[in-house]
Amino acid sequence: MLGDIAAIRAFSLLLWLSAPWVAWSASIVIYRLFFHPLSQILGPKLAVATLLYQTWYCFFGGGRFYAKIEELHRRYGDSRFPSLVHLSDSNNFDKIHHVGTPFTKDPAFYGAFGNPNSSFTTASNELHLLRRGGMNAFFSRKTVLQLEDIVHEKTELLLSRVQAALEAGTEVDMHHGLRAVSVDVVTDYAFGDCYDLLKQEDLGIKFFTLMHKIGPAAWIFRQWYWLKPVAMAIPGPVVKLISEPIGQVRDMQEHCRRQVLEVRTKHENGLDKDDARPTNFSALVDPEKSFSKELVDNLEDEAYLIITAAADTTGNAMTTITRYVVENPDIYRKLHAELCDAFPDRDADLEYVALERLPYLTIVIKEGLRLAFSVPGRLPRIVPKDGVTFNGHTLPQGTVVSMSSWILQQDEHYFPEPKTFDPGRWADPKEAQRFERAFIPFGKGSRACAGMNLAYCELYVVIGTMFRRFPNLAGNRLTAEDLVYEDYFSAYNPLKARKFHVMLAPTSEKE
Ligand code: HEM
Repeated sequence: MLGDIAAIRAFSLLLWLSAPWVAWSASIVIYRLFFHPLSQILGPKLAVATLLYQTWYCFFGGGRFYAKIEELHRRYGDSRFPSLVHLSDSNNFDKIHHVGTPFTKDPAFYGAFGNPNSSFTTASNELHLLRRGGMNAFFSRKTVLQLEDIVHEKTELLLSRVQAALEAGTEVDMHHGLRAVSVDVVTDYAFGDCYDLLKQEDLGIKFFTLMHKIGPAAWIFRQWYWLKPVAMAIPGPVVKLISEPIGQVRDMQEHCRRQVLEVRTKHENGLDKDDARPTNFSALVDPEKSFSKELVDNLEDEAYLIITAAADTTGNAMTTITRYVVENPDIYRKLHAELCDAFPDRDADLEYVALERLPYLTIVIKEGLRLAFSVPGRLPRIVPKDGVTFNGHTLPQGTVVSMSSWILQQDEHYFPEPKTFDPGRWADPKEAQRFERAFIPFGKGSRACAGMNLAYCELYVVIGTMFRRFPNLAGNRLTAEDLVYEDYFSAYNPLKARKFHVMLAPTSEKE
């Protein structure tokens, strides 16, 4: 009896103590539903009332918020979650994403990544300009062309495994193999210290699995932002016991720190003078090149970002293109024929500049990038001073406004039957120009992808060389569930999904 009374008292006390919090939360919900300056923009009541709606689909729902938004656009048009707005009209993208834009990156979204001082995560456009300047120089088309041999070397490593598999009647895991090309290229290109995933028996599966597993953490840090500094403050050995992926992030950050330090020490002691090939980072630490302090002092963050930004994006695009080509015999035949005409020698190194001139290869790559959705989700920006109006909806200063490649690149106004892989839709130059408004695989404007030139070089060299060399590849059978995306900024197929493999087509002669 006495125990019951104590329990009732404790419960009443808890109610009294939580009453202010409940009242505060209820008033916020009422404000968001009825009095918020964005109440003209509709959305499901729960989505408008709490950010947990977004967190549910992003984290617990397996990274599928990007697809939920598509559903909401069909019902509501522009949609709201509670002070974030997702725009449905593709024509608005260029108004936000252009050179010199006053829209800044959303610090709550980008701050959840683990590298606060990189150009990618910088919110302010002014600071970003100082950081990005040096990066532009090292990912320029000119530098990419100078370092193209790295791309050829890694392409050969993968394609020699394909050749061996065709001869042995086995298969190659291209999902991981093409991602390994991308990581090996960028680590060699940037630091001269290649991760050599292509030389591993399993093509780096462990590396990519951990990269995938770290993805969901960012969605948690966006909802409960105070958790990130707590997680980052836990000592390295302890964090590894709690979470292997967060442990891997720490290891990678530490590795990047060591790499940058090594490059600096080598440069200060004049030991990089005789290097056969200068790397990006050896140039960035050169004081004579006078890159901004804001960039040079934070190269560790930049290094980490470059590896993560390059890994699954380019790898996913190359995998998607390869899969669509082998699944479509007419497209495969036409592509192979164009490549044979242009390059009679099957085993030659196919130069990027020559590949770029091939019209059919070019539209295959365009259409593949459209359907790859390597960064499928929203790219949130903050509305600048004085607010802005989109299609009659006025968004006040400070509103977070987003759009995504998942929505734009399936906009039927530009791409009828959007789920069909149809390179021919790009054949008419006038139409192709019109499509550019809704074609945003690399973003646009001052915050567009810094690695775009390198990514295009990889896409042309890998896809061109592979389909010149092999007229007889087939893919394994994958289901829609294997191919669905989880959005952890880059797109990931579910961990349990079967991954894309290639093998000799059943009716072919051995190469
Ligand atoms: C097909 C391959 C790729 C795709 C689709 C892609 C896509 C993107 C997109 C959409 C953004 C803009 C993100 C935003 O607005 O928040 C971006 C930014 C960035 N990407 Fe890529 N990317 C690819 C390959 C690469 C590669 C190979 C590298 C590095 C070598 C790279 C480095 C970066 C960097 C540094 C940024 C930040 C730019 C900034 O904010 O100044 N990306 N990428």
